[in-house]
Amino acid sequence: MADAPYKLILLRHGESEWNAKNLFTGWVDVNLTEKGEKEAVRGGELLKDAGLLPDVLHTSLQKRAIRTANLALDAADRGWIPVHRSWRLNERHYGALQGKNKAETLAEFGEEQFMTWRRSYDTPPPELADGSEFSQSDDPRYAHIPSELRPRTECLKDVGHRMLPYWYDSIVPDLAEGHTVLVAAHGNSLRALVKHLDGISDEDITGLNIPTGIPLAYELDADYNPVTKGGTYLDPEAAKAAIQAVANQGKK
Ligand SMILES: O=C(O)[C@@H](CO)OP(=O)(O)O
Repeated sequence: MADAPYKLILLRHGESEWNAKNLFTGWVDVNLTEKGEKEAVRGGELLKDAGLLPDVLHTSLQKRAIRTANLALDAADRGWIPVHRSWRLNERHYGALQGKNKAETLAEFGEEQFMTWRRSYDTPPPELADGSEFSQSDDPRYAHIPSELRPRTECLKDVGHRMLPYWYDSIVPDLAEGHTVLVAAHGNSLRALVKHLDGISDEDITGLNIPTGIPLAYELDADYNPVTKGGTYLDPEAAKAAIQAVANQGKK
C-alpha cells in the first residue's frame, strides 16, 4: 500500500517468572514461565495466521524478550531472520524496587506512591546501589555502556530518551528498506515506543498498559506515523483482558 508503506510489529515478552510472582523486575534477567512460553508460541501463530511475517528482529538484551522472540518466530517458521539486540530496548530499570513484591510495596507505601513509581511519566523510583543482589553493575552484557549512561533507576521519560536513538538509528532504517520489523521487548520500553508513535501525552501514558505475548501490529505512513492510532492487536479480545490484568497488578 503506497500510503502505508511500513509494517511494524511490537511484542511484549510472555509471562516471566517474576510476573508470576508479582515482583518488580526491570533489568533483572528472569526467564519465562511455562505459560509465558505458550503465550510466545501463540504470538507466533497469530503472526502466521495474519500473514504478517517478520523479515528482521530487534530485541533487548534480556532473555525473556529473546526467548519470546525465538519461540514466536519458530512458530511462524521465521527463526532464520536476522536479529539485532540492544540494551536500549531493555525493560525500564526499576531502581531500588527491583526484586520487591508489588502487593507488599502497595501496602507499605500506599496507592498514590505505588502508582507514581509504576506509571508516572517522570518520577523514577529511588536508585539501586551498585553491588546490590538485584543490580546489573557487574553484568558483562552492559560493560560497554559508560558508567554515567548505565541506569540505576529510570522513569518512563528516561526510557524514552535511551530507547528513541535506537528507534531512529536502527529500527527506522530497516523499515525504510521495506522490511516487516518485529520488536520483541518489554512492558515499559514498548510503552515508551507507543507513546512516541501515537503521540500520547505525558498524562495519558500513565493509563496505557501492554499485555504479554500478543502481537501489536502497526502500519506506518511515509513519515512513520501510525495509519491507525494504537495499532491493532492480533487477538483483540485476549488483549483487552490481559491489559486489565497488567493494570491491576499489585492489587491482589
Ligand atoms: O516489573 C517490571 O519490570 C514491569 C513489567 O513486568 O512491571 P510494571 O508493569 O509494574 O511496570
